[in-house]
Amino acid sequence: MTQSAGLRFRQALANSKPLQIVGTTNAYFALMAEQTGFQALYLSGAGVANASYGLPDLGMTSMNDVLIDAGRITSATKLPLLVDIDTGWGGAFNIARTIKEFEKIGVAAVHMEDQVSQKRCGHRPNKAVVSTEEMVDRIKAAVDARTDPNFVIMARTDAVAVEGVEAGIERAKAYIAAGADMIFAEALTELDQYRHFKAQVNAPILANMTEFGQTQLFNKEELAEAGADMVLYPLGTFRAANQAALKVMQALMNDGHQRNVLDTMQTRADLYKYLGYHAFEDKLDQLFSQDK
Ligand SMILES: C[C@](O)(C(=O)O)[C@H](CC(=O)O)C(=O)O
Ligand SMILES: [Mg+2]
Repeated sequence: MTQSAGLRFRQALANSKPLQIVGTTNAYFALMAEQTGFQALYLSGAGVANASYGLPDLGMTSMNDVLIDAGRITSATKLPLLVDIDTGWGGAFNIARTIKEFEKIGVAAVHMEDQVSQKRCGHRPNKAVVSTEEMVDRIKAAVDARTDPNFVIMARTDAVAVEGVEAGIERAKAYIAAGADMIFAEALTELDQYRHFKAQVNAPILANMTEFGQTQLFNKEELAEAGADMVLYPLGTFRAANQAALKVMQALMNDGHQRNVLDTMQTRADLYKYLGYHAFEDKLDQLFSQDK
């Protein structure tokens, strides 16, 4: 029997200190990540909102919007995928449906946060969190809904920015006691804060190295030393691709040609390499030649 996606995520975590999880806003990025050596992938909620819908990360996308993008990635690669499910999209029954749907399409792990349903990006001001009890109920609903015990339910706490690090740690403990497998400690500002989480919360801890946010961009050794088990790079590849795309657009507009920006583009040969294009082409030739 093949291993479930959740089990593959847990194995990747066991094999790496820390596990580097790279954001892939589309299936092609997933192929590049796999061939670059990553062992786990991420689908960012902000990425789905921004890239697929041209919307800000303010809780405007629905479960189905995220499912579509997640399914494209799980179809393209066997690497375990962690998906951002925001607040789970509703009450207990909605959360149960969310878990079932994501597990069904081969997602390995999800993270669900303790913000109010009118959520914001974790690195923006004026976030609000629900009570610990309400988040515990969300987690219980999620854990109860999974069919594969290895499917990973990660609880994200946004409370550190709102209530302070000690409150965040107390919440994390309650979330683990309620059945969450791992903790996403959002928007910490100092390396020592990861150390405090790790010392007091008996579960794997994820550090979010999103660019231009509240958290300094520590390297993986510093984070591992401070007790982070997973390091997330949610949007770095998306931001880089956006910048390159904008440069090409501006060159086309200003110069009337793209000759000056060819070096910012992936070549046709490289594009095909990551797609395995030639193997598909050979297969086609083979199929046709058999008929002759
Ligand atoms: C991780 C995150 O939830 C995401 O959707 O990618 C965002 C990232 C970001 O906006 O930089 C978050 O940290 O809230
Ligand atoms: Mg998000």
